[in-house]
Amino acid sequence: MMLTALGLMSGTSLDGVDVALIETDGKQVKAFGPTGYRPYSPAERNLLRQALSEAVHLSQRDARPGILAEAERVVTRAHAEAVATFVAQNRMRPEDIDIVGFHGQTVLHRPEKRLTVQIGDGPALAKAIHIPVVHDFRAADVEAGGQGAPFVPVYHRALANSLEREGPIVVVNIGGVSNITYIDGNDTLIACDTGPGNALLDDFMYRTMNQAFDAEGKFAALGKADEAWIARALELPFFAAPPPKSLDRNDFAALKLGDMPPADGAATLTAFTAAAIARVIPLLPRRPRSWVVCGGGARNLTMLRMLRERVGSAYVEAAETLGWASDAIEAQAFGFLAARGLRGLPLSYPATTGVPMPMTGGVIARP
Ligand SMILES: Nc1ncnc2c1ncn2[C@@H]1O[C@H](COP(=O)(O)OP(=O)(O)OP(=O)(O)O)[C@@H](O)[C@H]1O
Ligand SMILES: CC(=O)N[C@H]1[C@@H]2OC[C@@H](O2)[C@@H](O)[C@@H]1O[C@H](C)C(=O)O
Repeated sequence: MMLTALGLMSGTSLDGVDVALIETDGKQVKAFGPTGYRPYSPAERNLLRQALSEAVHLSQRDARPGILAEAERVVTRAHAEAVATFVAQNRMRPEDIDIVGFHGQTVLHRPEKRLTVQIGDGPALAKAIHIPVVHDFRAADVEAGGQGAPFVPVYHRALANSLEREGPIVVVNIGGVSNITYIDGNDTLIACDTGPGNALLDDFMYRTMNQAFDAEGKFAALGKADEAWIARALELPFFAAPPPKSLDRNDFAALKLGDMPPADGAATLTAFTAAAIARVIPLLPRRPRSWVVCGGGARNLTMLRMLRERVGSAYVEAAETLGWASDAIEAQAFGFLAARGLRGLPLSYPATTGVPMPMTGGVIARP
């Protein structure tokens, strides 16, 4: 049976809530519906940044000390507003939507301690929007010893199934952190985080240029990357470790650039993201022939150029050019995962998160 599933994603870039509707049975996507976006205000974004700093002290996933309780209320309210606006704009009623997939906002990710924390109150959201909500997608996986991320690979596979491209295909998401899904025919699905996405670059642009991000990569295009710095950074043990593996948004925040002009700094961090993505190639069973790039980083033309330079003769294209709604993919994925969770289908696998066996997940909250 097909479900009308609404996915809600608030990613590590802390920019806002992405909303996307799909028709799915949890295996295939029958139709793509409209999408929406509810940005965080500067004050909300600041609060989330503080919540991330405070969350480093957490040792329990449901504890909300200090500012985290307020941050959770803000996240829940922003999602409720995002759904209300989406429903009104598309002239829908809550009963037209069968299920909502609510990722929440990750504030801490420490899989080695079996701890991953997403704030956002599922039961409160279900009551506010009058629609059943599946939430807490990552909990069961980390509890079972998995990485708890990435979770979009099953959705990337569903999208790639109808793609006529030479395999192996890699779908790369360049969000705050970058992650890849490696697809080789029907049987091979491998995934991992690869390293930084835009988070280091965004933080740098904010500090040095008072800008939220490097639009289209124009600033980095003016600079020269410090290849020696990148080579040293890539010596961190994370990059040589085989998949599956995952990261916290701030895992590389301690890396400091040397003294260099700001444009060179932006070029270096952009090239570092591209080089870290390409560093996964020798860790995969076969060399990928086709790369599909999604997430906000796909709009960064310097990032795309630098990735092309590092993947040899493979074909690199932005997801948007394939007709995929690049910015909505993660939201669509959490609608898809909600449908899978309802059906008891696996959300994660040994080769995507390192969980001992294929694992379903998500917790349902009814209005
Ligand atoms: N026009 C643009 N030019 C360059 N970069 C852009 C552009 N638009 C967005 N970005 C980058 O993409 C980022 C947002 O990406 P995205 O929405 O995919 O992240 P996210 O979903 O929050 O993160 P994650 O996938 O890690 O959870 C912005 O912070 C910015 O760095
Ligand atoms: C713990 C967490 O929220 N991780 C995010 C983050 O952002 C990108 C990358 O790191 C990915 O592993 C994951 O998000 C996507 C949606 C995922 O689970 O596939």
